[in-house]
Formats: sequence, structure tokens, C-alpha cells
Amino acid sequence: MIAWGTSIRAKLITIILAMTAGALMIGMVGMTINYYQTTQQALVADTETQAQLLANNALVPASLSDEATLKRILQSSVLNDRFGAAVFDNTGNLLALRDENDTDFYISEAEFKNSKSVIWGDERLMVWAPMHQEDGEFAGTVYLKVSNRAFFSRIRAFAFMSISIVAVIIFFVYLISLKLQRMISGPLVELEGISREVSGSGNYSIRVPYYGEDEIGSLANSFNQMLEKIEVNQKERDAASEALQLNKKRLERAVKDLQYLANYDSLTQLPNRALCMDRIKYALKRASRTNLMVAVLFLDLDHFKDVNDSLGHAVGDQLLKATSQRLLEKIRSEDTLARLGGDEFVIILNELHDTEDVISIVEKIVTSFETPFQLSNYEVNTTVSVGVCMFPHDGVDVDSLMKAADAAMYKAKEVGRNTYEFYEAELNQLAIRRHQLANELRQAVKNGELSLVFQPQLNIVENKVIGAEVLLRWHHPILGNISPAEFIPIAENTGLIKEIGNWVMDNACQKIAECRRLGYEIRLAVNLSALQFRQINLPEMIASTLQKYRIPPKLLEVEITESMLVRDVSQAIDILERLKEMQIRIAIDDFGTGYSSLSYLRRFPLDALKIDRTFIDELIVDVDDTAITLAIISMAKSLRLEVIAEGVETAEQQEFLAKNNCDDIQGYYFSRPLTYKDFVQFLASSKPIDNSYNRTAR
Ligand SMILES: Nc1nc2c(ncn2[C@@H]2O[C@@H]3COP(=O)(O)O[C@H]4[C@@H](O)[C@H](n5cnc6c(=O)[nH]c(N)nc65)O[C@@H]4COP(=O)(O)O[C@H]3[C@H]2O)c(=O)[nH]1
Repeated sequence: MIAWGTSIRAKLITIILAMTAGALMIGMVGMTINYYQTTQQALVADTETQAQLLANNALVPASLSDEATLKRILQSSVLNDRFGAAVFDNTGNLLALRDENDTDFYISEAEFKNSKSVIWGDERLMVWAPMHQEDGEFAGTVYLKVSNRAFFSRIRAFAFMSISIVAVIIFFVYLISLKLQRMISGPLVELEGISREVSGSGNYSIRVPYYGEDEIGSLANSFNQMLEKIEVNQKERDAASEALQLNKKRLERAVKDLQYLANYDSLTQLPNRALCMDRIKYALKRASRTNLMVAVLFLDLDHFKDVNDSLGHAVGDQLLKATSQRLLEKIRSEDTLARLGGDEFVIILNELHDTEDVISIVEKIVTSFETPFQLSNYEVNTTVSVGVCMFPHDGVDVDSLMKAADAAMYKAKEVGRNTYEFYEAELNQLAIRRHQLANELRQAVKNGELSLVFQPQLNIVENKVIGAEVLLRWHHPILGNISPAEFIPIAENTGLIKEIGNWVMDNACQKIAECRRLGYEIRLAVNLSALQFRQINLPEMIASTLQKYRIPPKLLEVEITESMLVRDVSQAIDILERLKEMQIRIAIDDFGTGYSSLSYLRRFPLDALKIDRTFIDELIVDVDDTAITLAIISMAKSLRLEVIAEGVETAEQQEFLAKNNCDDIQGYYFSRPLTYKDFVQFLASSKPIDNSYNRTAR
């Protein structure tokens, strides 16, 4: 298929055809003109001869005005079937007509006198032949009128024939040019096709066939040489890139090996000391968010040195490997077994609910050593001494926990090996203190040892105090200040929390009313414990307290934790909906540490999310905490909830939160929890008293 307008073939054919047609047309027109002229001249000459012949014959009868003879003479002449003839005397009078009916022989005076003897008209040729006496006197005129239709039809036939010949010639020229162009442009087209194939497939091994020694042949040759060079270059490049990939893979493997070596023990393939410390750190972080415990177990094989000394290091190594296998079988996949070096191992037990869980695992570990180890040539009996410590009871950082576990392990060795010891001093003390606090908490409420403090909350956008979180304090006459983090769980366990919770709610509402009287329309957030939240009549109890102090419910916010919601979802929804109907605000405390899923959040009628302090602690510094904080803000926004960040301690944290759409903040950077008196002073210093509100309230 020829692409007209773009291909060389088409162009070539067009040029050949145009030139041929042009030349033929010129030739044809020339020939037609020539034919026209010669045919016309012949016709005129013929007619003139006839006219002169008639003039000679008609001279005598014309002098005698013998019409009959003249007529006969005129009829005897043969020209063509469509001719007329007439004889006039010397004065222009008609003497005779060839055909009586052919009266179209009027000759004007001008024509008569016209010396011109031939007139070539549109339809006919007119010829005059004068008749002269012997003495030369003019005797009259013979007039011939010949139709030139036949002449024109010959010319037309000639032209038609010429055009037909030209058309046939052009057709043959077209066929020849097709053949010709195939010879000339065929190789070019093929060349173009091959170059396209090369560029499309990237296959530079394709070659153009031999086209001879002409210009196209030399072009094809150059093209092949070019392809050859590219092919060579490409092969070199491919080889280089292959080598590069290989080196990259080797490098990656080396980096991985290095990473592995930096983090794993080459003998047992267990995490080494560095990774072990990292894992403990991570476990502590998680546990502090989930309020669960972590146990760190320090293990040391008893008399391992004797095995090494008596049976050799190779057997010692085998024993260490077998020990690591046995220990791995005793722990869960989420726990970690690490080798610190020599015969020292560490086990990290994550997410424990109480110490009982640890005891059962440690006992399993110690008893598992009762079975002898079957090594290649020996059966070896060995035992293990284990020291156990717990987070958060025995330490809150990696260092103190490792020291505590190590100390406990030495104690296990002291008491005779093949046993485990808890870092007991602390545990015992803790249990004794718990018992004491549980007893004294009952009195604390009656003795008025409990008090409330208020930690202001700031709206970042308006830079305005919007309220405060109400926090409980216990000042023990002998033990001093006791943290709510310590005594609230005890109050929960003993059921005292209901009484304490009611006391807090009553006092908080009273303070809201007092603040209003002073002109401060501030909102107080009260923590609800799990036990309080499970009370079916909680909304009614709160309603009656609000009524008692005649305060609008919107000035009270209750803070609950995620775990309270999931315990009994339908009851939680019921209570929250009733609180919501009363227009009490509901916030989720310590958000991010629990079940934080969008689907369950949607089900509860909430107003705000409080990002847990542990995320804010390392905001900006720790990429994970930063990402979680941003995710919580965006999740809250998508659920149209307000976000408050607690535990903001630095300007950088506040700035970051402000920049990232957090609504409110609470933390030491802004203010520590304040006594009621200090809180009112704080309000006075941060905002002028709204007296107008005070007046209308009364
Ligand atoms: N390091 C640091 N800490 C900050 C910062 N800002 C606030 N905090 C502390 O973070 C805790 C926030 O309270 P929470 O998450 O509700 O956590 C509370 C809450 O769960 C519970 N609690 C306190 N008061 C009550 C109460 O009246 N009822 C109940 N059920 N629980 C209470 O005790 C927990 C501990 O309360 P607090 O010891 O008062 O500790 C408070 C507060 O003093 C900061 O910038 N840095």
C-alpha cells in the first residue's frame, strides 16, 4: 500500500506521471492545432479551387444571363452535401442559385465589395471567385458557401483520439513507473522498515541485505556498520550493568551480613546483646502504653566452664546451641531469647498480666534442664540459674532491669543453682505497700486526705484556656504524696473507687459552679474509672450532681479509656448515649495505646480524643511516635472529633502540634496541675473576668 503524500514511491510516481502527462498534453495540443490549421487550409484551398472552376465555367452563361445553364453548372460541382452556390452579375444581382430553397445568399454591399475572397465563419466557409472577361472587365462573382461542421467533427474526433492515446500512454507510464520505483525506492523502503524494526525491538543484530554498489547500496552498508557499532556498544553496556547489578547484590548481601553480625550471635543465631537491649527498650515502651508488665529473665548455665574445660570448646558450643533450641521451645513467638555471650542468656517476656504467668514459664524453663542434652558424642547434664525482674516494679529502664535480673540470677546461684529467683526485695515491698495503702485508703476519704488539682487545658488556635483536667491527689500523713497511678488501681481492686469517684465528681461540679460565680465559664474534665463506668445509673448520678450545683452539662467532660469501651460494647454505647443526650462531653483518654480502630470509634458518640502522653514524650524525636500522633489527629478529624494532646513539655512539641491541626494541649510546658486556688489565679492572669456572664447567670 503506497502512502500517498509521505512515501518516496508515491512522490516518484507522481512526478513521473505529472511530467509524462504534461509532455503529452503539450504534444497533443500542438498536434491538434497543427491538424486544425492544415485541415482548414486544405478545405479553404479546395473550396477556392472549386469556386475558381465554377467562375471559369460560369463566365459565358453569366454574360448571357443564362440562368438555366448557370444552375446546371452550379449543380454539377461536387463539394459536400451541405454547400450552397450562387452566381451574381457585376452589379451584384443574383443570376442563379444551386438550390432554389437555399435563399440564404444575401450578400451585403460591404461583402460584395470586399476584396477578401474567403470568410471563415462559425458555421460555414464563404468563398468568392470573381469572373473576368477576356479584356479583364469584371463580369460577376461566383459565391460558394460550405458548411464547416464536418471539419469541426474531424477536429473533435482527432482531439478525442489524441486524448485517448494520451490516457493510454499515461496508464502505461504509470505501470512502468511502478516497476521503476520498485527498483529505485524499494531498497529505501526496505531500509526504512528495517530501521523501524531495530528501533522498535532494540535488536541491533538485524542487518540490511546487499543492494549493490550504487548510492543506496552504500547507504545500506553504512547503516549496517552503524548497527554493528551499536550492537557492540550495547553488549558492552549490558555486561557493565550486569556487573554493576552483581556488585550491588554483593554489597547488599554484605550489608545484610554486617547487620546480621551486628545484631545476632554467630554461634546460636540468637539476638546478641545490642539487639537484646533494643528489644527490652521496645518492650518497655509498649508495656507502658498498654499498662501490662514485662519480665526480664537472666539465665546462666551452671558449671558451664567445667564442660568447656573437660570436654573441649566444640562440645561447649554444641551445648550452647542445644540450650538455645530448648529455651526457644519454652517461650512464645512474641517473646525474645538472646545470648549475651558465654553461657549467659536473656529472655524477654512481653505483655504479661501478672507475675503468675512468669512463674509458670520460668518453672518450665528450669525443669526442662532435667533432661540431659544429647550432643554428638556425649550426653551432658547441666542446669540453669535464672534471675527474674519485672517492669515496672523493679525498674523502668533497660539498665536498671538488667541489673535487677542479674542480681536475682546471682541470688539463684547463691541459693544452690538449678533454680530461679525473683528480684524479690522489691516485689515483697510492693505487696506490703499495696496492702497498707488498700487499708489506709478507706480512712483517707473520711480523713479528708484526698484533694483535687486542676491541670489547665489550652486551645492552641485561640491561645485561650478552655478548661482543666481534674486530677486526684492523696496526701498520706506519714507516706506523703501518693500518686494516683499507684492508688487508683488499688481503689479499683478494693471497690473503693465508686465512693472516691463520686467524691471527685461532686467536688469537680462544685468547682465548676464556683468558677462560674467568679465569671469563668470553664470546662472541667473528670476521669472515670472502669468500675464507675460500669454502673448502670452513672448518667443519673451525674445528672443529679449537675442539678445540685445548677451547672450546664456542657461544662463537664468525662474521660474514659479505650479498654472501658470494648469490655461491654453495647452497655458502653448505652451509657455514652445517655450522657450525650444530657450534653455532657465525652473524651477518650490515653488514646493510641489500645484498640484505636476507626470502625469501633464510629460506634460511640464521642467528642474528643486525648493523645497519650507516651507519644507526645518523643514527638519529633521518634519517627514512629510522630507518625502515630499525626495519624491520630487525622483519624480524629475524619471522625469530626476534637484532639487534645497531653504531656506537652516543650515549645517544639506545642509548635509541632499547632502546625499539625491539634486543637488543644495539656502539659507541664503550659502548666502543671494546680490547686484550686492557684488555678483560679491562673485563670485570672490568663483572661479578664467575664462579668457580663456573671450578671446574667444570677
Ligand atoms: N510527665 C508529665 N506528666 C504530665 C504532663 N502533663 C500532665 N501529666 C500527668 O499526666 C497524667 C494525666 O492524667 P491521666 O492520663 O488521666 O492519668 C491519670 C488517671 O488515669 C488517673 N487519675 C488521676 N486522677 C483520677 C481521678 O480522679 N479518677 C480516676 N479514675 N483516675 C484518676 O491517674 C493517672 C495519673 O495521674 P497523675 O499522676 O495526676 O498524672 C497526670 C498528669 O499530672 C507533662 O507534661 N509531663
